[in-house]
Amino acid sequence: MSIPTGANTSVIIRLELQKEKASFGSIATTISESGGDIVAIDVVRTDKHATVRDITVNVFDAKHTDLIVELVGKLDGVRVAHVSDQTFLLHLGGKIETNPKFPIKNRDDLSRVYTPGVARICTAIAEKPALAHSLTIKRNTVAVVSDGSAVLGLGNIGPEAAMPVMEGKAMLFKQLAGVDAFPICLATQDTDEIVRIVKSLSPTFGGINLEDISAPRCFEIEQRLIEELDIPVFHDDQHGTAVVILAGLLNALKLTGKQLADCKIVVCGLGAAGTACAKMLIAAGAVNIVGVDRHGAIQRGGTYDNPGWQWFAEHTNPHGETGSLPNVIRGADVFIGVSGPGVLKAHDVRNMAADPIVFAMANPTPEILPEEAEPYVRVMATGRSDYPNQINNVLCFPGMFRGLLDCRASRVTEEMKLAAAKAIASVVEGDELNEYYIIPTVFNHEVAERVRSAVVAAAYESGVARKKREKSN
Ligand SMILES: NC(=O)c1ccc[n+]([C@@H]2O[C@H](COP(=O)([O-])OP(=O)(O)OC[C@H]3O[C@@H](n4cnc5c(N)ncnc54)[C@H](O)[C@@H]3O)[C@@H](O)[C@H]2O)c1
Ligand SMILES: O=C(O)C[C@H](O)C(=O)O
Ligand SMILES: [Mg+2]
Repeated sequence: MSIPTGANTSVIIRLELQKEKASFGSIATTISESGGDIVAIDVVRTDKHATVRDITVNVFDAKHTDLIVELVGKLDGVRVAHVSDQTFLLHLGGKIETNPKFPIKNRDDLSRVYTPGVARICTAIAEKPALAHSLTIKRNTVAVVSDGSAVLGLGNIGPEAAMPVMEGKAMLFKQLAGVDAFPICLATQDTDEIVRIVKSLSPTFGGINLEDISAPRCFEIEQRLIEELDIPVFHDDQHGTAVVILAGLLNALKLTGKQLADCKIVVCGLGAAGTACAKMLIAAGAVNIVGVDRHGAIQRGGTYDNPGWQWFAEHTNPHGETGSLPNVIRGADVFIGVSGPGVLKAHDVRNMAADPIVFAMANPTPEILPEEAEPYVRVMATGRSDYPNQINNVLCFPGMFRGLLDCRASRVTEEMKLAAAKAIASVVEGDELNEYYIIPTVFNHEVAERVRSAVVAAAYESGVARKKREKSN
Protein backbone atom coordinates (compact mmCIF):
# COMPACT_ATOMS: atom_id res chain seq x y z
CA MET A 1 0.00 0.00 0.00
CA SER A 2 1.10 3.56 -0.45
CA ILE A 3 0.23 6.03 2.25
CA PRO A 4 -0.09 9.78 1.83
CA THR A 5 1.73 11.47 4.69
CA GLY A 6 0.22 14.49 6.31
CA ALA A 7 1.66 17.69 7.68
CA ASN A 8 1.13 18.14 11.37
CA THR A 9 0.37 21.78 11.95
CA SER A 10 0.42 25.11 10.22
CA VAL A 11 2.31 28.30 10.88
CA ILE A 12 1.84 31.84 9.65
CA ILE A 13 5.11 33.42 8.53
CA ARG A 14 4.95 37.20 8.20
CA LEU A 15 7.42 38.41 5.57
CA GLU A 16 8.55 41.93 4.67
CA LEU A 17 9.55 42.00 1.02
CA GLN A 18 11.62 44.74 -0.65
CA LYS A 19 9.80 45.04 -3.96
CA GLU A 20 12.92 45.64 -6.05
CA LYS A 21 14.90 42.73 -4.69
CA ALA A 22 12.51 40.02 -3.48
CA SER A 23 10.77 37.56 -5.76
CA PHE A 24 7.70 35.78 -4.48
CA GLY A 25 8.42 32.91 -6.88
CA SER A 26 11.69 32.14 -5.11
CA ILE A 27 9.96 32.27 -1.71
CA ALA A 28 7.30 29.77 -2.86
CA THR A 29 9.95 27.50 -4.39
CA THR A 30 12.08 27.59 -1.23
CA ILE A 31 9.13 26.69 0.97
CA SER A 32 7.86 23.87 -1.22
CA GLU A 33 11.36 22.45 -1.87
CA SER A 34 11.86 22.20 1.88
CA GLY A 35 8.61 20.23 2.26
CA GLY A 36 6.28 23.05 3.37
CA ASP A 37 2.83 23.34 1.85
CA ILE A 38 1.61 26.90 1.25
CA VAL A 39 -2.12 27.02 1.93
CA ALA A 40 -2.82 30.76 2.04
CA ILE A 41 -1.17 34.08 1.20
CA ASP A 42 -2.57 37.31 2.64
CA VAL A 43 -1.33 40.78 1.86
CA VAL A 44 -1.11 42.72 5.16
CA ARG A 45 0.03 46.08 3.74
CA THR A 46 1.90 47.37 0.78
CA ASP A 47 3.57 50.64 -0.32
CA LYS A 48 5.80 51.79 -3.13
CA HIS A 49 8.90 49.99 -1.88
CA ALA A 50 7.80 47.10 0.29
CA THR A 51 5.01 44.66 0.90
CA VAL A 52 4.14 42.66 4.00
CA ARG A 53 2.53 39.26 3.51
CA ASP A 54 1.31 36.49 5.81
CA ILE A 55 2.14 33.09 4.35
CA THR A 56 0.26 30.16 5.93
CA VAL A 57 2.32 26.99 5.58
CA ASN A 58 1.55 23.42 6.61
CA VAL A 59 4.64 22.00 8.34
CA PHE A 60 5.59 18.79 10.14
CA ASP A 61 6.98 20.11 13.40
CA ALA A 62 8.89 22.96 15.07
CA LYS A 63 12.22 21.88 13.50
CA HIS A 64 10.64 21.97 10.07
CA THR A 65 9.33 25.49 10.76
CA ASP A 66 12.82 26.62 11.84
CA LEU A 67 14.33 25.23 8.64
CA ILE A 68 11.81 27.00 6.40
CA VAL A 69 12.16 30.28 8.31
CA GLU A 70 15.95 30.10 8.08
CA LEU A 71 15.97 29.40 4.32
CA VAL A 72 13.36 32.03 3.48
CA GLY A 73 15.14 34.59 5.70
CA LYS A 74 18.29 34.16 3.62
CA LEU A 75 16.59 35.16 0.35
CA ASP A 76 17.50 38.53 -1.09
CA GLY A 77 15.16 41.36 -0.01
CA VAL A 78 13.19 39.17 2.43
CA ARG A 79 12.88 39.73 6.18
CA VAL A 80 10.96 37.36 8.44
CA ALA A 81 8.98 39.72 10.71
CA HIS A 82 7.11 37.15 12.79
CA VAL A 83 6.16 33.47 13.00
CA SER A 84 2.98 32.31 14.70
CA ASP A 85 1.79 28.76 15.27
CA GLN A 86 -1.90 28.26 14.41
CA THR A 87 -2.30 25.54 17.01
CA PHE A 88 -1.05 27.84 19.80
CA LEU A 89 -3.23 30.69 18.49
CA LEU A 90 -6.32 28.54 18.68
CA HIS A 91 -5.61 27.61 22.28
CA LEU A 92 -5.38 31.21 23.50
CA GLY A 93 -7.77 31.54 26.45
CA GLY A 94 -8.79 27.87 26.18
CA LYS A 95 -11.18 26.17 23.76
CA ILE A 96 -14.57 26.14 25.48
CA GLU A 97 -16.89 28.48 27.39
CA THR A 98 -20.25 28.37 29.19
CA ASN A 99 -23.28 29.80 27.43
CA PRO A 100 -26.71 30.38 29.02
CA LYS A 101 -29.60 28.75 27.12
CA PHE A 102 -31.60 32.00 27.14
CA PRO A 103 -30.96 35.61 28.16
CA ILE A 104 -32.23 37.14 31.40
CA LYS A 105 -34.08 40.12 29.92
CA ASN A 106 -36.06 41.58 32.83
CA ARG A 107 -36.86 41.32 36.54
CA ASP A 108 -39.47 38.71 35.83
CA ASP A 109 -36.90 36.43 34.13
CA LEU A 110 -34.46 37.17 36.93
CA SER A 111 -36.93 36.12 39.60
CA ARG A 112 -37.48 32.80 37.80
CA VAL A 113 -33.89 31.77 37.04
CA TYR A 114 -32.62 33.15 40.35
CA THR A 115 -34.06 34.16 43.72
CA PRO A 116 -36.90 33.83 44.58
CA GLY A 117 -38.27 31.51 41.86
CA VAL A 118 -35.33 29.15 41.82
CA ALA A 119 -35.97 28.27 45.46
CA ARG A 120 -39.12 26.35 44.49
CA ILE A 121 -37.04 24.22 42.14
CA CYS A 122 -34.45 23.60 44.88
CA THR A 123 -37.17 22.53 47.29
CA ALA A 124 -38.71 20.20 44.74
CA ILE A 125 -35.35 18.52 44.16
CA ALA A 126 -34.67 18.31 47.90
CA GLU A 127 -37.97 16.49 48.31
CA LYS A 128 -37.39 14.23 45.30
CA PRO A 129 -33.67 14.03 44.33
CA ALA A 130 -34.44 12.16 41.08
CA LEU A 131 -35.83 15.47 39.79
CA ALA A 132 -32.22 16.65 39.41
CA HIS A 133 -32.24 14.71 36.14
CA SER A 134 -35.04 16.79 34.67
CA LEU A 135 -34.50 20.17 36.37
CA THR A 136 -30.70 20.61 36.24
CA ILE A 137 -27.87 20.19 33.74
CA LYS A 138 -27.18 16.73 35.22
CA ARG A 139 -29.04 14.85 32.54
CA ASN A 140 -26.82 16.11 29.74
CA THR A 141 -23.54 16.75 31.52
CA VAL A 142 -20.42 14.62 31.85
CA ALA A 143 -17.24 15.25 33.86
CA VAL A 144 -14.02 14.56 31.96
CA VAL A 145 -11.71 13.80 34.87
CA SER A 146 -7.94 13.42 34.68
CA ASP A 147 -5.06 13.48 37.14
CA GLY A 148 -2.56 14.19 34.36
CA SER A 149 -0.65 10.95 35.00
CA ALA A 150 -0.76 9.38 31.48
CA VAL A 151 -1.56 12.21 29.11
CA LEU A 152 -1.58 10.80 25.58
CA GLY A 153 1.84 9.13 25.32
CA LEU A 154 3.47 12.16 26.96
CA GLY A 155 3.36 10.50 30.38
CA ASN A 156 2.93 12.07 33.80
CA ILE A 157 2.87 15.74 32.81
CA GLY A 158 0.45 16.89 35.51
CA PRO A 159 -3.05 18.36 35.68
CA GLU A 160 -2.45 21.80 34.15
CA ALA A 161 -0.74 20.28 31.12
CA ALA A 162 -3.57 17.76 30.75
CA MET A 163 -6.20 20.50 30.40
CA PRO A 164 -5.88 21.09 26.63
CA VAL A 165 -6.62 17.41 25.98
CA MET A 166 -9.63 17.45 28.32
CA GLU A 167 -10.91 20.69 26.76
CA GLY A 168 -10.57 19.04 23.35
CA LYS A 169 -12.55 16.01 24.55
CA ALA A 170 -15.26 18.39 25.86
CA MET A 171 -15.49 20.06 22.43
CA LEU A 172 -15.85 16.67 20.76
CA PHE A 173 -18.54 15.55 23.20
CA LYS A 174 -20.59 18.61 22.29
CA GLN A 175 -19.96 18.73 18.57
CA LEU A 176 -20.40 15.03 17.89
CA ALA A 177 -23.14 14.09 20.33
CA GLY A 178 -24.59 17.25 21.93
CA VAL A 179 -23.23 16.23 25.35
CA ASP A 180 -22.08 19.06 27.67
CA ALA A 181 -18.75 18.06 29.18
CA PHE A 182 -16.56 19.79 31.77
CA PRO A 183 -12.80 19.24 31.87
CA ILE A 184 -11.74 18.59 35.47
CA CYS A 185 -8.01 18.15 36.13
CA LEU A 186 -7.14 17.16 39.67
CA ALA A 187 -4.03 18.16 41.64
CA THR A 188 -3.69 14.71 43.19
CA GLN A 189 -2.63 11.27 41.98
CA ASP A 190 -3.71 9.49 45.15
CA THR A 191 -6.28 6.77 44.44
CA ASP A 192 -8.34 7.30 47.61
CA GLU A 193 -8.39 11.04 47.13
CA ILE A 194 -9.43 10.82 43.47
CA VAL A 195 -12.27 8.46 44.36
CA ARG A 196 -13.40 10.78 47.18
CA ILE A 197 -13.27 13.90 44.98
CA VAL A 198 -15.10 12.35 42.03
CA LYS A 199 -17.79 11.00 44.35
CA SER A 200 -18.21 14.48 45.82
CA LEU A 201 -18.51 16.02 42.36
CA SER A 202 -21.01 13.45 41.11
CA PRO A 203 -24.30 15.25 42.02
CA THR A 204 -23.64 17.69 39.18
CA PHE A 205 -23.06 15.05 36.52
CA GLY A 206 -24.95 12.37 34.60
CA GLY A 207 -21.75 10.45 33.87
CA ILE A 208 -18.02 10.35 34.60
CA ASN A 209 -15.48 9.98 31.80
CA LEU A 210 -12.09 9.17 33.33
CA GLU A 211 -9.23 10.18 31.05
CA ASP A 212 -5.48 9.79 30.92
CA ILE A 213 -5.08 8.21 34.36
CA SER A 214 -2.19 5.75 34.33
CA ALA A 215 -2.32 2.02 34.97
CA PRO A 216 -2.55 0.25 37.34
CA ARG A 217 -4.20 2.98 39.51
CA CYS A 218 -6.84 3.52 36.83
CA PHE A 219 -8.25 0.01 37.35
CA GLU A 220 -8.95 0.50 41.05
CA ILE A 221 -10.19 4.07 40.64
CA GLU A 222 -12.67 3.06 37.96
CA GLN A 223 -13.85 -0.06 39.79
CA ARG A 224 -14.45 1.75 43.08
CA LEU A 225 -16.33 4.58 41.37
CA ILE A 226 -18.50 2.11 39.45
CA GLU A 227 -19.38 0.40 42.73
CA GLU A 228 -20.00 3.57 44.69
CA LEU A 229 -21.81 5.81 42.20
CA ASP A 230 -25.24 5.47 40.60
CA ILE A 231 -24.17 7.18 37.36
CA PRO A 232 -22.06 5.52 34.62
CA VAL A 233 -18.27 5.68 35.00
CA PHE A 234 -16.17 4.95 31.92
CA HIS A 235 -12.40 5.06 31.65
CA ASP A 236 -12.06 6.16 28.07
CA ASP A 237 -8.44 5.06 27.57
CA GLN A 238 -9.43 1.54 28.57
CA HIS A 239 -12.85 0.92 27.12
CA GLY A 240 -13.23 3.60 24.45
CA THR A 241 -9.94 2.51 22.96
CA ALA A 242 -10.80 -1.19 23.17
CA VAL A 243 -14.14 -0.62 21.44
CA VAL A 244 -12.56 1.25 18.53
CA ILE A 245 -9.69 -1.23 18.17
CA LEU A 246 -12.15 -4.09 17.94
CA ALA A 247 -14.22 -2.18 15.37
CA GLY A 248 -11.14 -1.53 13.21
CA LEU A 249 -9.87 -5.07 13.58
CA LEU A 250 -13.20 -6.65 12.60
CA ASN A 251 -13.09 -4.69 9.34
CA ALA A 252 -9.35 -5.19 8.72
CA LEU A 253 -9.80 -8.96 9.11
CA LYS A 254 -12.54 -8.91 6.48
CA LEU A 255 -9.91 -7.58 4.05
CA THR A 256 -7.31 -10.22 4.87
CA GLY A 257 -9.88 -13.03 5.06
CA LYS A 258 -8.52 -14.13 8.45
CA GLN A 259 -10.57 -15.12 11.50
CA LEU A 260 -10.00 -13.44 14.88
CA ALA A 261 -9.70 -16.84 16.59
CA ASP A 262 -6.87 -17.90 14.23
CA CYS A 263 -4.78 -14.74 14.56
CA LYS A 264 -1.67 -14.23 16.61
CA ILE A 265 -2.11 -10.76 18.10
CA VAL A 266 0.74 -8.90 19.79
CA VAL A 267 -0.38 -6.12 22.15
CA CYS A 268 2.47 -3.76 23.06
CA GLY A 269 2.06 -1.42 26.06
CA LEU A 270 0.14 -3.16 28.83
CA GLY A 271 -1.31 -0.14 30.59
CA ALA A 272 -4.86 1.16 30.62
CA ALA A 273 -5.47 0.82 26.88
CA GLY A 274 -3.51 -2.41 26.27
CA THR A 275 -5.13 -4.34 29.11
CA ALA A 276 -8.69 -3.35 28.22
CA CYS A 277 -8.03 -4.00 24.55
CA ALA A 278 -6.75 -7.54 25.20
CA LYS A 279 -9.74 -8.27 27.45
CA MET A 280 -12.15 -7.09 24.80
CA LEU A 281 -10.45 -9.04 22.01
CA ILE A 282 -10.65 -12.22 24.09
CA ALA A 283 -14.34 -11.54 24.80
CA ALA A 284 -14.82 -11.19 21.02
CA GLY A 285 -13.16 -14.56 20.30
CA ALA A 286 -9.38 -13.97 20.10
CA VAL A 287 -7.34 -16.89 21.43
CA ASN A 288 -3.67 -16.19 20.82
CA ILE A 289 -2.69 -12.82 22.33
CA VAL A 290 0.85 -12.06 23.49
CA GLY A 291 1.29 -9.01 25.71
CA VAL A 292 4.59 -7.11 25.73
CA ASP A 293 5.69 -4.23 27.91
CA ARG A 294 9.10 -2.61 28.45
CA HIS A 295 10.66 -5.74 29.98
CA GLY A 296 9.32 -8.13 27.30
CA ALA A 297 6.47 -10.63 27.01
CA ILE A 298 4.22 -11.45 29.97
CA GLN A 299 4.66 -15.11 30.85
CA ARG A 300 1.72 -17.48 31.03
CA GLY A 301 1.39 -18.54 34.66
CA GLY A 302 3.80 -15.85 35.92
CA THR A 303 3.19 -13.74 39.03
CA TYR A 304 3.02 -9.96 38.73
CA ASP A 305 2.24 -7.15 41.19
CA ASN A 306 0.47 -5.15 38.50
CA PRO A 307 -3.13 -6.46 38.35
CA GLY A 308 -3.31 -5.79 34.61
CA TRP A 309 -0.19 -7.85 33.95
CA GLN A 310 -1.47 -10.60 36.25
CA TRP A 311 -4.55 -10.81 34.05
CA PHE A 312 -2.25 -11.25 31.01
CA ALA A 313 -0.39 -14.03 32.86
CA GLU A 314 -3.66 -15.85 33.42
CA HIS A 315 -5.38 -15.36 30.06
CA THR A 316 -2.83 -14.80 27.29
CA ASN A 317 0.33 -16.22 25.69
CA PRO A 318 -0.99 -19.79 25.26
CA HIS A 319 2.26 -20.96 23.61
CA GLY A 320 4.54 -19.56 26.32
CA GLU A 321 6.42 -17.13 24.06
CA THR A 322 9.32 -15.27 25.65
CA GLY A 323 11.56 -12.32 24.90
CA SER A 324 11.15 -8.78 23.68
CA LEU A 325 8.97 -7.31 20.94
CA PRO A 326 11.28 -8.30 18.02
CA ASN A 327 11.06 -11.94 19.20
CA VAL A 328 7.34 -12.23 19.77
CA ILE A 329 6.32 -10.20 16.73
CA ARG A 330 7.58 -13.02 14.47
CA GLY A 331 4.66 -14.64 12.68
CA ALA A 332 2.10 -12.29 14.24
CA ASP A 333 -0.95 -11.41 12.15
CA VAL A 334 -1.80 -8.28 14.13
CA PHE A 335 0.24 -5.69 16.07
CA ILE A 336 -1.60 -3.41 18.44
CA GLY A 337 0.57 -0.65 19.87
CA VAL A 338 -0.62 1.43 22.81
CA SER A 339 2.83 2.10 24.25
CA GLY A 340 5.13 4.84 23.01
CA PRO A 341 6.82 6.37 19.96
CA GLY A 342 8.99 4.36 17.59
CA VAL A 343 8.77 1.02 19.46
CA LEU A 344 8.13 -1.04 16.31
CA LYS A 345 10.74 -1.18 13.56
CA ALA A 346 10.24 -1.85 9.84
CA HIS A 347 12.14 -5.16 10.09
CA ASP A 348 9.71 -6.26 12.85
CA VAL A 349 6.81 -5.72 10.45
CA ARG A 350 8.71 -7.69 7.78
CA ASN A 351 8.86 -10.63 10.21
CA MET A 352 5.09 -10.70 10.71
CA ALA A 353 2.77 -13.21 8.97
CA ALA A 354 1.36 -12.52 5.49
CA ASP A 355 -0.96 -9.51 5.20
CA PRO A 356 0.06 -7.95 8.50
CA ILE A 357 -2.27 -5.55 10.29
CA VAL A 358 -0.53 -2.80 12.28
CA PHE A 359 -2.46 -0.50 14.61
CA ALA A 360 0.20 1.89 15.95
CA MET A 361 -1.91 3.98 18.27
CA ALA A 362 0.45 5.81 20.63
CA ASN A 363 -0.30 9.54 20.55
CA PRO A 364 0.92 11.88 19.32
CA THR A 365 3.75 9.79 17.83
CA PRO A 366 2.86 6.23 16.85
CA GLU A 367 4.93 3.07 17.45
CA ILE A 368 5.88 3.18 13.77
CA LEU A 369 5.20 5.83 11.15
CA PRO A 370 2.99 4.69 8.27
CA GLU A 371 5.69 5.61 5.74
CA GLU A 372 8.17 3.26 7.48
CA ALA A 373 5.73 0.35 7.70
CA GLU A 374 4.40 0.94 4.19
CA PRO A 375 6.49 -1.58 2.22
CA TYR A 376 5.52 -4.50 4.44
CA VAL A 377 2.08 -3.80 5.86
CA ARG A 378 -1.37 -4.69 4.49
CA VAL A 379 -3.51 -2.54 6.78
CA MET A 380 -2.10 0.32 8.81
CA ALA A 381 -3.85 2.58 11.31
CA THR A 382 -2.73 5.22 13.82
CA GLY A 383 -4.48 7.32 16.47
CA ARG A 384 -3.92 10.51 14.46
CA SER A 385 -6.19 12.47 12.18
CA ASP A 386 -3.51 13.28 9.61
CA TYR A 387 -3.13 9.70 8.33
CA PRO A 388 -5.78 7.38 6.86
CA ASN A 389 -7.54 5.01 9.32
CA GLN A 390 -7.64 7.00 12.54
CA ILE A 391 -8.30 4.53 15.34
CA ASN A 392 -9.05 6.83 18.22
CA ASN A 393 -11.42 6.60 21.15
CA VAL A 394 -13.19 9.74 19.88
CA LEU A 395 -15.16 7.35 17.65
CA CYS A 396 -16.66 5.85 20.81
CA PHE A 397 -16.99 8.22 23.76
CA PRO A 398 -19.45 10.81 22.34
CA GLY A 399 -22.01 8.23 21.15
CA MET A 400 -21.40 6.03 24.21
CA PHE A 401 -22.29 8.83 26.64
CA ARG A 402 -25.13 10.11 24.43
CA GLY A 403 -26.68 6.65 24.72
CA LEU A 404 -25.97 6.30 28.46
CA LEU A 405 -27.54 9.70 29.20
CA ASP A 406 -30.52 9.19 26.89
CA CYS A 407 -31.70 6.03 28.67
CA ARG A 408 -30.31 7.08 32.09
CA ALA A 409 -28.20 3.95 32.31
CA SER A 410 -26.75 3.27 35.75
CA ARG A 411 -23.55 1.76 34.36
CA VAL A 412 -21.65 0.61 31.28
CA THR A 413 -21.95 -3.10 30.44
CA GLU A 414 -19.81 -5.49 28.38
CA GLU A 415 -22.75 -5.89 25.99
CA MET A 416 -22.81 -2.14 25.36
CA LYS A 417 -19.10 -2.10 24.49
CA LEU A 418 -19.39 -5.00 22.07
CA ALA A 419 -22.49 -3.48 20.49
CA ALA A 420 -20.68 -0.13 20.14
CA ALA A 421 -17.71 -1.80 18.40
CA LYS A 422 -19.99 -3.55 15.92
CA ALA A 423 -21.91 -0.32 15.35
CA ILE A 424 -18.71 1.59 14.49
CA ALA A 425 -17.51 -1.20 12.18
CA SER A 426 -20.91 -1.27 10.45
CA VAL A 427 -20.53 2.32 9.21
CA VAL A 428 -17.94 1.14 6.65
CA GLU A 429 -19.98 -1.08 4.39
CA GLY A 430 -19.53 -3.35 1.38
CA ASP A 431 -17.38 -1.97 -1.43
CA GLU A 432 -16.38 1.04 0.63
CA LEU A 433 -14.11 -1.13 2.76
CA ASN A 434 -10.48 -1.01 1.67
CA GLU A 435 -6.96 -0.74 3.15
CA TYR A 436 -7.32 3.01 3.59
CA TYR A 437 -10.85 2.89 4.91
CA ILE A 438 -11.40 0.29 7.61
CA ILE A 439 -12.87 2.73 10.11
CA PRO A 440 -15.19 5.71 9.63
CA THR A 441 -13.86 9.19 10.14
CA VAL A 442 -14.63 11.30 13.17
CA PHE A 443 -16.76 13.60 11.01
CA ASN A 444 -19.11 10.85 9.86
CA HIS A 445 -22.36 11.70 11.72
CA GLU A 446 -23.49 8.09 11.46
CA VAL A 447 -20.88 7.02 13.99
CA ALA A 448 -22.17 8.71 17.16
CA GLU A 449 -25.77 7.98 16.18
CA ARG A 450 -25.15 4.26 15.59
CA VAL A 451 -23.11 3.94 18.79
CA ARG A 452 -25.88 5.74 20.71
CA SER A 453 -28.59 3.42 19.38
CA ALA A 454 -26.50 0.31 20.06
CA VAL A 455 -25.77 1.44 23.63
CA VAL A 456 -29.42 2.29 24.35
CA ALA A 457 -30.62 -1.07 22.97
CA ALA A 458 -28.02 -2.95 25.03
CA ALA A 459 -28.95 -0.94 28.15
CA TYR A 460 -32.61 -1.94 27.89
CA GLU A 461 -31.70 -5.57 27.20
CA SER A 462 -29.42 -5.80 30.21
CA GLY A 463 -31.86 -3.92 32.48
CA VAL A 464 -29.55 -1.00 33.40
CA ALA A 465 -31.67 1.71 31.72
CA ARG A 466 -33.68 3.73 34.26
CA LYS A 467 -35.74 5.73 31.80
CA LYS A 468 -38.94 4.09 30.57
CA ARG A 469 -38.51 2.77 27.05
CA GLU A 470 -40.31 5.00 24.54
CA LYS A 471 -42.92 3.14 22.54
CA SER A 472 -41.96 2.77 18.89
CA ASN A 473 -44.72 3.05 16.27
N1 LIG B 1 -5.56 5.99 19.70
C1 LIG B 1 -6.26 5.99 20.81
O1 LIG B 1 -7.49 6.13 20.82
C2 LIG B 1 -5.57 5.80 22.12
C3 LIG B 1 -6.34 5.59 23.25
C4 LIG B 1 -5.70 5.40 24.49
C5 LIG B 1 -4.33 5.43 24.56
N2 LIG B 1 -3.63 5.68 23.42
C6 LIG B 1 -2.15 5.76 23.48
O2 LIG B 1 -1.64 4.57 24.04
C7 LIG B 1 -0.52 4.87 24.85
C8 LIG B 1 -0.72 4.30 26.24
O3 LIG B 1 -1.82 4.92 26.88
P1 LIG B 1 -2.37 4.35 28.26
O4 LIG B 1 -3.48 5.25 28.64
O5 LIG B 1 -2.61 2.89 28.18
O6 LIG B 1 -1.11 4.67 29.21
P2 LIG B 1 -0.55 3.86 30.49
O7 LIG B 1 0.43 4.75 31.11
O8 LIG B 1 -1.67 3.33 31.31
O9 LIG B 1 0.20 2.59 29.86
C9 LIG B 1 1.29 2.68 29.01
C10 LIG B 1 2.01 1.33 29.03
O10 LIG B 1 2.90 1.29 27.93
C11 LIG B 1 4.12 0.81 28.38
N3 LIG B 1 5.19 1.28 27.53
C12 LIG B 1 5.64 2.53 27.38
N4 LIG B 1 6.67 2.56 26.53
C13 LIG B 1 6.88 1.28 26.15
C14 LIG B 1 7.80 0.66 25.28
N5 LIG B 1 8.74 1.38 24.68
N6 LIG B 1 7.72 -0.67 25.09
C15 LIG B 1 6.78 -1.39 25.72
N7 LIG B 1 5.88 -0.85 26.56
C16 LIG B 1 5.93 0.46 26.77
C17 LIG B 1 4.24 1.32 29.82
O11 LIG B 1 5.17 0.59 30.58
C18 LIG B 1 2.81 1.13 30.30
O12 LIG B 1 2.59 -0.18 30.81
C19 LIG B 1 -0.36 6.39 24.80
O13 LIG B 1 0.57 6.73 23.81
C20 LIG B 1 -1.73 6.88 24.40
O14 LIG B 1 -1.67 8.10 23.69
C21 LIG B 1 -4.20 5.85 22.22
O1 LIG C 1 -6.63 11.68 23.28
C1 LIG C 1 -6.53 10.96 22.28
O2 LIG C 1 -6.32 11.41 21.14
C2 LIG C 1 -6.73 9.48 22.39
C3 LIG C 1 -6.44 8.89 23.72
O3 LIG C 1 -7.37 9.25 24.69
C4 LIG C 1 -5.03 9.07 24.18
O4 LIG C 1 -4.83 9.21 25.39
O5 LIG C 1 -4.12 9.04 23.36
MG1 LIG D 1 -6.57 9.46 26.60
